[in-house]
Amino acid sequence: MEPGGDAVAGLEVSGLTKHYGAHAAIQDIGFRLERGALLTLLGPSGCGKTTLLRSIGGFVATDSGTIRVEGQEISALPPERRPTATVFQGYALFPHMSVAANVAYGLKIQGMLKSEIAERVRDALAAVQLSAMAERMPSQLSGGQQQRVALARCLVVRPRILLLDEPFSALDRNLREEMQVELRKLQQRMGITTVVVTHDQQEAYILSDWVAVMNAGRLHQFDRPAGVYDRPATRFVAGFTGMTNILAGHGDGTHFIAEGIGRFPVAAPALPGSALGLRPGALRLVDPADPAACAVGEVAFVAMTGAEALCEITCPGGALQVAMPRRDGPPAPGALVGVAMVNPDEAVVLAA
Ligand SMILES: Nc1ncnc2c1ncn2[C@@H]1O[C@H](COP(=O)(O)OP(=O)(O)OP(=O)(O)O)[C@@H](O)[C@H]1O
Repeated sequence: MEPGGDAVAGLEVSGLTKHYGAHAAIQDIGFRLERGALLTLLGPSGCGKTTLLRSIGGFVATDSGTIRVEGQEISALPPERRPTATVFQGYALFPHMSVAANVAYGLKIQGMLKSEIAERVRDALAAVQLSAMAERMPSQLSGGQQQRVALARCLVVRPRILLLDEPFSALDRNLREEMQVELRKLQQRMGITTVVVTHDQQEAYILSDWVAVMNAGRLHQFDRPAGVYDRPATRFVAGFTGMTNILAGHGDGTHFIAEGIGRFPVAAPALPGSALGLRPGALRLVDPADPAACAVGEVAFVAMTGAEALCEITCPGGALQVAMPRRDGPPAPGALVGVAMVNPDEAVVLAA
């Protein structure tokens, strides 16, 4: 369901602002997330992701704004009275307690009955597929298993909102990919509204129903993963998601004119100060005399990036990056080449 379509949102944030001294860590953040959806907060280091997550969990006192969980305002509640559970970065387990005792800990301090604790711990360990390891100590577990214990510790309190701060940053790449898929399946099975902090766009795409891209304390785009990638809303989002060609210029209705670079067949309004965003894969090399050539330049260098070659083409007014399959035979540095568009629909006109 689209946000706004659900009568009561799983999580609704409005006008959330937090300053540290004169510095705004987050500024006027607002979004609405349907129940059971997974949102990632994506952005570079220092953009405010952790501050936003901690504000939702109640660990940061915000200056202004409201947070609602399933219609209930929780902004004034302390963390332990919020219907949220947080897996912090690092997720330190108690080393001297068994897996089961680690998971039970939060319920014990709430004073819950022993029999109920045992049942909940069983359920939580089953959910993360660690039932067989209940009596092990944390040191006897792999990194991925420890991460799952940290998750079980949160699930056991049956939160309405699960908050995860860079949950896989301590894991190596293969294990991280495995855990991303596992978390996604678990979260969908349990239907818990979830917010995950990451600086890794690949991780955001794999995990998310929705992505919130942030920079310098501001929310730049709240969208589906494909929306963020295909239609970046700002120059920042375009650059952050790998749109390395951001060409300054203006439209004339049928073309975008990038000064000193070329004319691209993109229907762009005649607005001054706009920019054209093009991924390297949206461009291809052609003969300089080819009528499809939008720009002509000299090959500055060619880098191998796996199955593809990335070519940098120097034009009088700037450079263009073009990706091509290596099997197509990349050009030699110094060659004069034309640059054409693969598909004009893949170009994005970005406002000033
Ligand atoms: N307790 C604090 N006191 C002062 N400034 C802070 C504090 N916590 C965060 N900040 C500042 O607020 C801004 C946002 O920080 P935050 O930790 O939310 O960013 P982040 O996007 O999570 O970064 P990272 O990915 O590096 O964890 C940063 O400029 C940071 O230096």
